[in-house]
Amino acid sequence: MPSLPEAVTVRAAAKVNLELLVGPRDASGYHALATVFQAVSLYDDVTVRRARRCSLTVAGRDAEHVPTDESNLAWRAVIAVGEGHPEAGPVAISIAKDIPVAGGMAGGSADGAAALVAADALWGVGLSRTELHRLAAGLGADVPFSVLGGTAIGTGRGDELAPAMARGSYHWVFAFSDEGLSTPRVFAELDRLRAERGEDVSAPAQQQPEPEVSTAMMTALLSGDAEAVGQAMHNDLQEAALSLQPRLVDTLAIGQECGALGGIVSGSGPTCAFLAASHEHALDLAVALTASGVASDVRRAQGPVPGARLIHPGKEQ
Ligand SMILES: C[C@](O)(CO)[C@H](O)COP(=O)(O)OP(=O)(O)OC[C@H]1O[C@@H](n2ccc(N)nc2=O)[C@H](O)[C@@H]1O
Ligand SMILES: Nc1ncnc2c1ncn2[C@@H]1O[C@H](COP(=O)(O)OP(=O)(O)OP(=O)(O)O)[C@@H](O)[C@H]1O
Repeated sequence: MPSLPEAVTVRAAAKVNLELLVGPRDASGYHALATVFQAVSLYDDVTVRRARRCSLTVAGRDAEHVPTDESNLAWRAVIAVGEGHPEAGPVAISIAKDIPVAGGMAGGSADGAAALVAADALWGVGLSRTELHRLAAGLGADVPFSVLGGTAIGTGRGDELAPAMARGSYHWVFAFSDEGLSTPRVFAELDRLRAERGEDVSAPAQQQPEPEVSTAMMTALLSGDAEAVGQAMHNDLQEAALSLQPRLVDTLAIGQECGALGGIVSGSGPTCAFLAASHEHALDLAVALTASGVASDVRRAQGPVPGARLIHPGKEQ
């Protein structure tokens, strides 16, 4: 039997929701979703190393805002994989972050997904896909997609996944905000806005139709038509994110003025995601967004990219 490694590094990508439809809230406080996820080329790297005692360190973008205790999703992931496996011992976890924290791009979920895959490889647990999915869904609604990557449809809490029939590669520009948004707070704000309009936000699910991804988005992805994808982009959480951070309206307006094929708040925000027509168009959009001063940082990325994957399986000396 080949010997197991001393350390493993796994890379996991950020996501954008091309379409995000939010249905009613159930008794557990979660909302029924229909979403199209796409993994994009902004990455966190998680290294899990055998150690005498457990520890966690974080470096990179927004590192100071990331918890370094057992509440970190990477720590929780390692514990989840180790349960019931005597070969699991203490590990030192180090996270190199490039995905913004509380940015609506599943940064914490990426770290959780990466740590699941890393711990599995470190200890040679040999998790099945079903088992990996179960552990991922137990960590958070976005974690299963962070494991899978690519372009996928999410239903249920967003954790029931089916790969989407999608062609083409997409050029993205992301405008970050210096102030994060808490995901539960954004869902709660959407409920508040809906209740204010007289909509029933927590009716029993069977009395309200489940949200469904639009035919327009599925057809656009199938044909790889970026312009049609841009037109079909939609996020039900956007009004709530704009209500909590009104200055995002300016960010979205700049993208629109610069001819973005589509511009929406990414997930629960506050990051704004713009779809560009080409590499050159993405450069122009990024320059315009940077010059306008509306964003704390602007980054370009490509999608789709793979989910959590081993980048350093080698044995350490
Ligand atoms: C907004 C999205 O990023 C879109 O992909 C996700 O729905 C959020 O996924 P996540 O951050 O992994 O979510 P979790 O950590 O599981 O849940 C955080 C909180 O978000 C809210 N939440 C999340 C998912 C969902 N389907 N309904 C919800 O209402 C709940 O208040 C929950 O307590
Ligand atoms: N590894 C982690 N990286 C970042 N935040 C983490 C991590 N583990 C736990 N957290 C906590 O989770 C909160 C949300 O962080 P995260 O970056 O995942 O938000 P998000 O990208 O908006 O999430 P999503 O898009 O999945 O809704 C943070 O404020 C932090 O307290």
